[in-house]
Amino acid sequence: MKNTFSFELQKTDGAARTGVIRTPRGEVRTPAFMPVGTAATVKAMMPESVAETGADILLGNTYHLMLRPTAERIDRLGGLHRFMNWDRPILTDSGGFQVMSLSGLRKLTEDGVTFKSHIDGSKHVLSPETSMEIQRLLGSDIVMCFDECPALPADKSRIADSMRLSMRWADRSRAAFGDRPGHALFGIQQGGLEEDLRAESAEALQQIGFEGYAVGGLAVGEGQEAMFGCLDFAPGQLPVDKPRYLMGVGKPDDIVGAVKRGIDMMDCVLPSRSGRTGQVFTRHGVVNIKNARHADDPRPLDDTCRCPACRNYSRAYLHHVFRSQEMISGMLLTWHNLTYFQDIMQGMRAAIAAGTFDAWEADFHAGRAAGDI
Ligand SMILES: CNc1nc2cc(C(=O)NN)ccc2[nH]1
Repeated sequence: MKNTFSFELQKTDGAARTGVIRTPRGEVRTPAFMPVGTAATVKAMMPESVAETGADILLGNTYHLMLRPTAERIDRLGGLHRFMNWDRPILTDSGGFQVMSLSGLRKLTEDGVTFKSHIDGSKHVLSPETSMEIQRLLGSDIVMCFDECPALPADKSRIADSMRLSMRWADRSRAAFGDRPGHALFGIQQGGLEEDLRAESAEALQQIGFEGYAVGGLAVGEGQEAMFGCLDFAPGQLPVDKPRYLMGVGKPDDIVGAVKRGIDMMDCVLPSRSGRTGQVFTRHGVVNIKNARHADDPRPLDDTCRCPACRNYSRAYLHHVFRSQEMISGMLLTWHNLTYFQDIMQGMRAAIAAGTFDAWEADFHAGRAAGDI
């Protein structure tokens, strides 16, 4: 096993790209979707089941794990991969986004963020230096810079100030990360929806130099049209030969539109969280399994889907166990949604490799009835 991290761009079709990220813990086929494993578990899923959906990599949340069970305890127990029994690559976020949305009594300064745990009120500090140390203790393969993600809407000067703070933090993250063969540090582009600020951020990050680059600060309420407008220029401002990771996205059509515009990696809680709330994604659109009209329906969710929910159960059964709040409901619907998301990624990888992305995209949109089906 070579102790190196590399990205090979294999084919492009318009702005869409397909390739492979090679890490000591295995390869990540791109475009890639990362299931979210917040508290060292993809909720309602065994790791073996997550692997069976086709996921090559998953995401861990620094904010949650530093509070409980703590990064030091996970390190003592052999690191996050051993702890959660996932031996493929893991990307951890820096905690910067979640500390601003989940913690209490926060104080943000040039140094970083002091905050109180939402679990027990204990005091903590997140900074470029502490975030790098926490992610090192977790043992993640891809580490994210510690940055600030401003809530939109915000005026341009606020967005500019926030982006420039994040660039100073990117520099400190790089310095604190140190020399770690086989591991990667990704920079995060900020700058809101402003093309000039995004360009300044991309330039600053490239001056520092990273193994991959994220487009941050989106999917924060701007809406799909504004997000796509930003993605029409932001990925192209980043190095062509490094992975481009769009954070926190998204619905199936968001994912397709992002890949179309040059994004290689994404993560989102949607497929797993929705699975627990009865929202099921299919190639014909969204099914709300709670709806009474499924109570006697003997058909599978999708008779072309390879997942256990579609192979072995009827909509009537899935309706019943959801209504009865049985644990198998969250398991089966999460398993289905993650499988569907991975099948979208596989479809796009194959289409880009064959130069038929536009036709694949047209077919993807044609199949989706409006609303419930
Ligand atoms: C669900 N939307 C969403 N937007 C995100 C942005 C960031 C970011 O800019 N981090 N530096 C992280 C996670 C996100 N999740």
